[in-house]
Amino acid sequence: MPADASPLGFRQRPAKPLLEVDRLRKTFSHAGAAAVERVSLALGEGELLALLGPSGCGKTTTLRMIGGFEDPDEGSVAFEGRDITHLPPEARGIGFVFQDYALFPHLSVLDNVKFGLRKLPRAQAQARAEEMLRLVGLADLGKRRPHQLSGGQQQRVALARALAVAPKLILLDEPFSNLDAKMRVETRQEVRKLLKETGSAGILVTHDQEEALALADRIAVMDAGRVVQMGTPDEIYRNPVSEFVANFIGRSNILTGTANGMNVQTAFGNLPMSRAANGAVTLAVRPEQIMLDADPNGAAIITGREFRGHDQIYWVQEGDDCLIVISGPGQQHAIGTRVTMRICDCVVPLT
Ligand SMILES: Nc1ncnc2c1ncn2[C@@H]1O[C@H](COP(=O)(O)OP(=O)(O)OP(=O)(O)O)[C@@H](O)[C@H]1O
Repeated sequence: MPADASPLGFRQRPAKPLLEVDRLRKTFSHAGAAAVERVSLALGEGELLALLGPSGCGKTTTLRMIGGFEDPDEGSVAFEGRDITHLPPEARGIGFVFQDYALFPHLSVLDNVKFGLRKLPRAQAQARAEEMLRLVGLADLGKRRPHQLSGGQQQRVALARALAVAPKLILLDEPFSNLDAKMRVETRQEVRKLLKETGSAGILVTHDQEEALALADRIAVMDAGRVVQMGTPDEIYRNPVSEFVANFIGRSNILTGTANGMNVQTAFGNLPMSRAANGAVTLAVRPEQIMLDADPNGAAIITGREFRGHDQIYWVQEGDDCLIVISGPGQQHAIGTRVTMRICDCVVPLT
């Protein structure tokens, strides 16, 4: 871990932030608790950040305050070094793609993309809109109306329209929520490629951990109005700080133990930890960190199994602990088989 990084990742700051959000707070008058509570984050040029968390945790409200669609009670938003906290959306120079795409139904696809380019000379606007449609793979569909396109195509039109004005930052509020599972996977890779090609930074709101892991350079995990951890997908997956994060991103087994520096004594032996701790600790162990060896004298027994093709999930009981284990397709154990469990790699102490 770099010297300036905290385990929560809050001090990870791009060298020259494009966007700086400082302790934003928002309470809706008739609601009790704050919807957003002191959220701070920084975003570098061209960086993709995902705001990830369960329904109602404050992701959209945070995004709307950055975009200027909601006025914060406290805190500030700076973009390219300029305080934009109370500027209207159109004065911020930030692009926005809404959940429902918000395309104009009476305009053609091409005219939808041209909409933000009204200040350019007509020929230039036409050329730019055609270029954007080519970039999103819809060059042949410019004459159609939005209702004559699939959900994924409409999504790409919305993106082309937002990117046409070359914003340095684009805000995406659950942009894939109307797409089916296959289309989601394809479209999110296209969107990532497109943003990287145009050099636009992006903030994506999602409650889908797989989407955040696949798309973002960094993830801010939110719970009850607060950012509870920030880091790269890899850091967050490998080093969750709390039981909430460990279970929200992937699956985890939660064990207890007695820590002594970088090691911890558990019911499964003495194990290395990813960071130092002392005394009673709660630990996260990923299902793929556990190896199963068939052993007639083993202390554990397979109680459940789910075949998934590329791997399989086992539920394994040992004493009072029921652990979830993910093994490769080669390892086959029938329900009722006695096994020995081995935990590989470091376990993670939680707060
Ligand atoms: N205009 C509003 N008036 C009153 N309460 C609101 C308003 N907008 C949001 N809230 C409340 O603020 C909290 C955060 O809402 P927000 O939409 O930001 O959450 P979210 O994480 O984006 O959820 P989802 O994933 O379901 O869209 C929720 O409790 C919500 O009910």
